[in-house]
Amino acid sequence: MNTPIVILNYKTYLESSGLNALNLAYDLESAAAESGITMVAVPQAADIHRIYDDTSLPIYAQHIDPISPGGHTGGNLIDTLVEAGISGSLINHSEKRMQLADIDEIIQQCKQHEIESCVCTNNIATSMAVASLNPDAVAVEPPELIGTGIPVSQAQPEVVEDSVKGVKAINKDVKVLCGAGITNGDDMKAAIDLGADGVLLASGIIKAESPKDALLDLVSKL
Ligand SMILES: O=C(CO)COP(=O)(O)O
Repeated sequence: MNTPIVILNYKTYLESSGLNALNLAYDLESAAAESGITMVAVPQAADIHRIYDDTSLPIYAQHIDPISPGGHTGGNLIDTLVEAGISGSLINHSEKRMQLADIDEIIQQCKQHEIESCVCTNNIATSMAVASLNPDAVAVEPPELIGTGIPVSQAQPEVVEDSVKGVKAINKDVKVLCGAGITNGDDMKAAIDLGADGVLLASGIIKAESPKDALLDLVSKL
């Protein structure tokens, strides 16, 4: 098995926005260096460039719009995000749902730009459906557990285990991550023990008194 991966979705918390986004990136960078675990920052679009300039972290966008260059005021164009420094993107997060055809379009755009695609799903069936679109990764996150601190890997282990089985049966090269409520080392260990390739998380780290200590705890039981 490959080394597990940690993807930190900054969402729009004030603790992970603007200058705080950069400070959180420094925490991610030092926790990654100390632990040897790959950690990915997923800031808001406006904060991508500052993190790219000041760290060597892999950076994902939170969302890419299914648009081409031209007249799309307010859009998140992939070309601009790549130039700002992303090496991948979340797609179809529960808080930013997309239509199936648009998910497919963005996966294709990511392939054309040679960046990674991580499609978020809400259950086993959607994880399997998305696997057939050949993204780099699927991240299953039951929406009812997001932001609750109740870890999917302990509260709904079957969702993680069966998503892994279902996705790998369709395409063994697609990584399977899980998220929602993941906070500490026990939660992450449970996810990896269930076959997940890593975790996608937010509030447990962003709202921690010391995000760096929380990150080190997260990977302490691997
Ligand atoms: O939505 C999530 C990550 O994308 C999960 O959020 P929490 O870690 O805050 O539950």
